[in-house]
Amino acid sequence: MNDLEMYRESLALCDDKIIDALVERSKVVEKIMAYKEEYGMPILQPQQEAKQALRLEEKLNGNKYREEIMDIFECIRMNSKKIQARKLFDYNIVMIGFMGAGKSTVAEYLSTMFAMEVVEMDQEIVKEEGMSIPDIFATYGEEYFRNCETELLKKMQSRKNVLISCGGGVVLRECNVEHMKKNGRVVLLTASPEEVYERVKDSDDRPVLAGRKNVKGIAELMEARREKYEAAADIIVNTDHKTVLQVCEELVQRLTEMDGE
Ligand SMILES: Nc1ncnc2c1ncn2[C@@H]1O[C@H](COP(=O)(O)OP(=O)(O)OP(=O)(O)O)[C@@H](O)[C@H]1O
Ligand SMILES: O=C(O)C1=C[C@@H](O)[C@@H](O)[C@H](O)C1
Ligand SMILES: [Mg+2]
Repeated sequence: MNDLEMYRESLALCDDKIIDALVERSKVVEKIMAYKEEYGMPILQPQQEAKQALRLEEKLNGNKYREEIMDIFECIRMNSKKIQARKLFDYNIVMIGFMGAGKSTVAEYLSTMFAMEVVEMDQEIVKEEGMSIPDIFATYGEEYFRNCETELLKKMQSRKNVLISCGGGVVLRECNVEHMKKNGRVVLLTASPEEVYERVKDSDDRPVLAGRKNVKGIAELMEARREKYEAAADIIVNTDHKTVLQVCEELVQRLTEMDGE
């Protein structure tokens, strides 16, 4: 065997070690999940992720291949999260709730924690139609916008493991709820009118709030929609005075409990 052949042989052995280590690592990820489940521990532990990142930084400090190895570990981390997400949520997580309840914020956070794709219904429709929501309402009317929502939900039935952040009015149509539930668990996020007002008061992106962007107007519309939101929900999570992490932790806990029922 010449030198080149020997090097190639060594490279193949390195690859074998990497594969073995990755398989071992994936098994450990599954063991950690099982442990947390058995002892009722929170699944989301962002401080642990930060600790792992710090350890890696220290370990690779001064390493000639630091950047390349970091890049590979980013990929490993993402894939570990995907293994976790696929095991936990074999369905779409559909977030509903009043404007400002925190659907987008929670979807974004969960997507970071579980490397799950987010579909922002409002944004998706804006992209497809090539105009803003206030413009769609003004040009074609609300009914047209609601049809766009229904079509998008139908499309999402063929997907799973996606976080769907719904527009605030999606549940107004009964058929939309049926579409959501085909392949999804529906999570209702709630917040008090006072809290919603604080969260939305500086934005003009929500045409439905035009002329009633005050606590009273919000409370009235919320009450008018409450029954429909609650009827659609598989679980309800209140977000008042909670951090986004607390909301996400409760949501994950409740969804995983549903599987055990
Ligand atoms: N738990 C929370 N605590 C404090 N502020 C929050 C919380 N959740 C969301 N917010 C803030 O409230 C505002 C509205 O949140 P977000 O856009 O996520 O709501 P939404 O339900 O997606 O609303 P919309 O239906 O209008 O899209 C944002 O500025 C966000 O940072
Ligand atoms: O609550 C509603 O009816 C709406 C909420 C937003 O997310 C947008 O979907 C649109 O402005 C309508
Ligand atoms: Mg949103």
